[in-house]
Amino acid sequence: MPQDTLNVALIGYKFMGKAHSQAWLKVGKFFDLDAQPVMKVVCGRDGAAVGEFAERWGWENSSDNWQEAIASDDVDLVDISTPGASHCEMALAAAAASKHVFCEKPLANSLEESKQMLAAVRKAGVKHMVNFSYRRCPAISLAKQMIDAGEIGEIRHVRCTYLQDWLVDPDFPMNWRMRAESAGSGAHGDLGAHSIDMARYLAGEIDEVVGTKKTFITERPAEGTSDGLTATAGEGTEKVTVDDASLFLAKFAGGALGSFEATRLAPGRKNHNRIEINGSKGSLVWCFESLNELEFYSTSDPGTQQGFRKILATEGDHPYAGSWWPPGHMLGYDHTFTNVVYDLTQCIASGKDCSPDFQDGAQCSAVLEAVNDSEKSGSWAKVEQIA
Ligand SMILES: NC(=O)C1=CN([C@@H]2O[C@H](COP(=O)(O)OP(=O)(O)OC[C@H]3O[C@@H](n4cnc5c(N)ncnc54)[C@H](OP(=O)(O)O)[C@@H]3O)[C@@H](O)[C@H]2O)C=CC1
Ligand SMILES: O=C1CO[C@H](CO)[C@@H](O)[C@@H]1O
Repeated sequence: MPQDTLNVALIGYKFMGKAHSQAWLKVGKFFDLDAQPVMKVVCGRDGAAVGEFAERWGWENSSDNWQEAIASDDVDLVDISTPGASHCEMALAAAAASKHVFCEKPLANSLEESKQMLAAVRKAGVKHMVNFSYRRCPAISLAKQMIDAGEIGEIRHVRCTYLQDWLVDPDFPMNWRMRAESAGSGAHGDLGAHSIDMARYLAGEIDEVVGTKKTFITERPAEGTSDGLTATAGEGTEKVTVDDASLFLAKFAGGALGSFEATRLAPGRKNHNRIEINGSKGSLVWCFESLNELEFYSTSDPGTQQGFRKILATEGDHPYAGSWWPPGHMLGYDHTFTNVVYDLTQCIASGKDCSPDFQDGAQCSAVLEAVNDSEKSGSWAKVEQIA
């Protein structure tokens, strides 16, 4: 139903909790909205910590009981910003209470759970969106427009690398991201999920994969306290139960070949989320470490002038950029989240479907799982296509 306010319940208040809170706070100031978000309630397990967070960030209420909080008549949208193991239970409860659902990536820790989530939101008839936030970097949205307009022709190669180095120190202590029961997988699902989504967005569906994963550091200091990505060491050690790195090749339904590498053990690479796409008429390259820049090579340029040109996606007619600062003024990490909740709010207010939705989330899970199947069988694995 079209409505002029959107009451939000956020679950999780650390890394993504902050990223989403700043987005909900700012979106109505920079964008013209058909419904105004109201920051109703933020939830977590630690009541005192979530209470302080609510006060600092302007949430009306806080709760250490997300089940009770999201069931309230006051809530229209449940925003899930917790580790992957909790996404399915939370999304199913939200859908059962007829709330729209916005969920962090990866949609779930398994394909089976992702499918259950998709079925639940479809049955409830609520809007659903998964936060593949990099789609909303203006340069990536621009790349999509250029590919759809035929600027690089038929796509032949998709080269994705998502490299970080925050786990290179063997003394970095455990947190939930290194446990299979909370994270599902390591770099594979955490970073690989973003690359798979960007590749699907820009180059279409993946049909078959072959790949492997590796854990280089198999034991780490136990977790003391942790806050987002950082942690202090506690007593003793704990076994790491996820991969440090994942590597796979892909065949796309449209005929392209792809390669995907994800690791948290690449010294010097901080958030090196890079994609290069080569087509019959040109190439596009983007890396998050220079997120405003899109490199474009066109075979249509005069021969003497051919070369990669750098497009700064900061002009008024570039996607999202015109709602922010005057031309040429850079956007950062936080803006992408605000761009996401802008689209989410407008879809809910107008009754349109959101994108990427839980079908996209489940399709990404299918690719991640096919890589696991391939690793077990030692051969190419077909990717299940999710209707
Ligand atoms: N789109 C993107 O670019 C990014 C996405 N992510 C994704 O966001 C999600 C969250 O990651 P991140 O914010 O980094 O994680 P953090 O560890 O920073 O925060 C997790 C939050 O969830 C809460 N929480 C954990 N378990 C539960 C539970 N069972 N019930 C209620 N609250 C719970 C924690 O609070 P408490 O301990 O009090 O319960 C904490 O506030 C993950 O799915 C991750 O993959 C992460 C980073 C970037
Ligand atoms: O985009 C991202 C940046 O890095 C984080 C830590 O590895 C990821 O969880 C996340 O999805």
